[in-house]
Amino acid sequence: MARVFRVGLIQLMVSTNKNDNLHRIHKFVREAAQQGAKLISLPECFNSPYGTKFFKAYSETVPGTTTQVLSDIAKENKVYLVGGSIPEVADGKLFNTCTVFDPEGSMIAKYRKMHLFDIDVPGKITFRESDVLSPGNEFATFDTPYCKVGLGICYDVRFPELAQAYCKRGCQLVIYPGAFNTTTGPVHWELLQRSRALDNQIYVATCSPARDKTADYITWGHSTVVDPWGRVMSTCDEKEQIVYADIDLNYLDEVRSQIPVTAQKRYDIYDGVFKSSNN
Ligand SMILES: O=C(O)CCC(=O)C(=O)O
Repeated sequence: MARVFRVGLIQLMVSTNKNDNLHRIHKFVREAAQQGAKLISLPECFNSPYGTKFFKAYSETVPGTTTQVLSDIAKENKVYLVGGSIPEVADGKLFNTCTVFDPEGSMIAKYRKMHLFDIDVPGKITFRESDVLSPGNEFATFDTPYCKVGLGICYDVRFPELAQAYCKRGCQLVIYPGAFNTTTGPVHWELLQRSRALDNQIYVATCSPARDKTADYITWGHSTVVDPWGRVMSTCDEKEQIVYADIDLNYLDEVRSQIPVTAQKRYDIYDGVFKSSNN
């Protein structure tokens, strides 16, 4: 089993034109594959603008048109493709959904955002995904020949328990397609990724849309990969580009043997508190 492999994060400039977005990811995935990336991620909401007023109009079923394109692109380029997220319609509800395809083009995972982005920072940003979206209720992981991968979407990175659950299930990498903003992004985006990576001694990768200053929601950008020591391996600014990093599972093992917190956890003590609804 290969112990070192390259990931590529496509920080796409998402437009209001779905076909154009789908066309452009094709070009970027091909470029990333040519640069040796074996696992490639797209951003949250890569085929629609990010905003509650857009989700219904851009929503699709899974499987559907967009997932067929993802499958074809994964197969053509022989890569694992994490399809960022799209607004999914199912049973009369809308979800923020990530699908993953293997190098044969088969869908091997589907994750619906579990923690919806509802915040109110007076004078800065108020956002309520729950006005239109329903939350998912299931973890999603997938296996590759390199490592096991867990999935979260954007706001999910604020919840340590999700990454911890993936770590406990054997994931060595957690990928969060995400679209932070210029209010929370500057202080929280990198700090949260480094925290999740360090807490669990895993690799963490985030993939954002590029910043469109004319959009209703201005994204932070800065797609990033953090290593199990909590160090930023690779990052970027807000412009459209691809971020690469070489994930090394030997290094992950080294960090875990040097500071064995993952083996030292006292679930025998914490579990009672987390199971109880009281503090
Ligand atoms: O948590 C944040 O500050 C941003 C989250 C977000 O943009 C999202 O969940 O889409």
